Amino acid sequence: MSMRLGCVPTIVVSSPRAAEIFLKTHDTVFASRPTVQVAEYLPYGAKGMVFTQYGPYWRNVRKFCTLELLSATKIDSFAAMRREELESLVRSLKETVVAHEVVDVTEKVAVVIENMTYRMLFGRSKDDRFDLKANVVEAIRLAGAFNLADFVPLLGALDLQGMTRGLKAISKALDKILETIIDEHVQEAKSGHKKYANDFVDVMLSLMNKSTNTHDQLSYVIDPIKIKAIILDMISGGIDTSATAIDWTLTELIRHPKVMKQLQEELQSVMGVDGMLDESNLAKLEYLNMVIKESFRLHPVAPLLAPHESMEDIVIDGYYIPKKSRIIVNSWAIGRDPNVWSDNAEEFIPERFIGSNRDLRGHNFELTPFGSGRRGCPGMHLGLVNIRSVVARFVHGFDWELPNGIATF
Ligand code: HEM
Repeated sequence: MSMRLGCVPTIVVSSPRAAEIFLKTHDTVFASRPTVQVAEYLPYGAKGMVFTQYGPYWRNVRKFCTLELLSATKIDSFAAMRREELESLVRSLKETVVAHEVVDVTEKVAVVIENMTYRMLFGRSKDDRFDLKANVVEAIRLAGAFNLADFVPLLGALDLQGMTRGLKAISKALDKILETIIDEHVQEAKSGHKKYANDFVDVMLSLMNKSTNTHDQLSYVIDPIKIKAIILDMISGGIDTSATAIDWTLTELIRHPKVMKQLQEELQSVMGVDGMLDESNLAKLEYLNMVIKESFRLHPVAPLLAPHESMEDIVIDGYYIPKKSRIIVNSWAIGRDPNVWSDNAEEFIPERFIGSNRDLRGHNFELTPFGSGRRGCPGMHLGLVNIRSVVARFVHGFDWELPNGIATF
């Protein structure tokens, strides 16, 4: 479907075939991001990845993150930390169960993912001195909100929706927090009394002012602004996405007790009685992986992915698409299309993946919760490890049911 949002030609992609054309066949043409007016006022603007236009700068930052920070080896090296956080949460939940207390599971999941993310980034859990996430969430809210000025640029200077003002204030607050965190890492390293080591800030500081083999050109060496921009990308891209996906998966499981039971059986056979999770077992949990795919199919946490922008004029299937068109991939609609998933597309049936090679890693355009191609999510491995671990541990450790006899499927 094509339409015009203000001055911007916009294509909405709603079928796997079209998604493949835009995200694979012509990925090089559509791999940029639109310049949104607020990006100018976002902390560090387009110095990270998410909002940065396609080009050598973005390519180098992305390559740096993929190789130095988000590689499977690096992520897997934090397995013991994740297990410690998860076990501590399970213990505290067990206490609330014994005491018959009400507990907000959504909040607990959000906190455990937040702590795991901060420990990986900064070497310590949530710091009570400042609320980093609340500021990031507000920045994302402002950046993601519909901004008239993006479609009618003449209105930009008027800041009719107050977005510029809001973002300037948030940027200042975030910069102060990140400066403190980085300074503390520098001071600890200098003093030789480093309490924490090997977190992402350490890795980036150790590579600062050096050209690494992941950089094509010396001009792209890491510097303090890039460190802060990358940290923000990871907090904004990594925390709420994983926590929301866990919430949806647990919700569907609670609504489908037969699926929950079958998953518990698989978990007991692989994880044993104590249920302590060894992440190297995650790949063996085939039914869990089907459950997570099915949950992503119905509830993609980024239902329209992130907007792409075309970098040159192109004709596709006889349609002319001008340079600087906006591309929105409707992953939500594709995931529920009966032509793709049959008449039971609206139902939660993990078994639909038995014997199918449909995966969610961006090779099958029926299921692209992490996007695909050059702009596909660089944090997918981490996101999947987080989701699988928490769901596996929660379903193994507890029997879940809806309250007050609410009907299930
Ligand atoms: C459930 C977990 C996650 C989901 C569903 C998810 C989904 C996505 C999606 C749909 C995109 C946009 C793809 C596109 O434009 O085509 C994206 C981009 C991105 N994600 Fe994730 N993500 C998750 C976890 C993470 C994590 C854990 C991190 C980092 C720690 C992360 C960092 C990023 C970054 C930096 C981008 C921008 C990439 C670029 O523009 O080059 N994400 N993610």
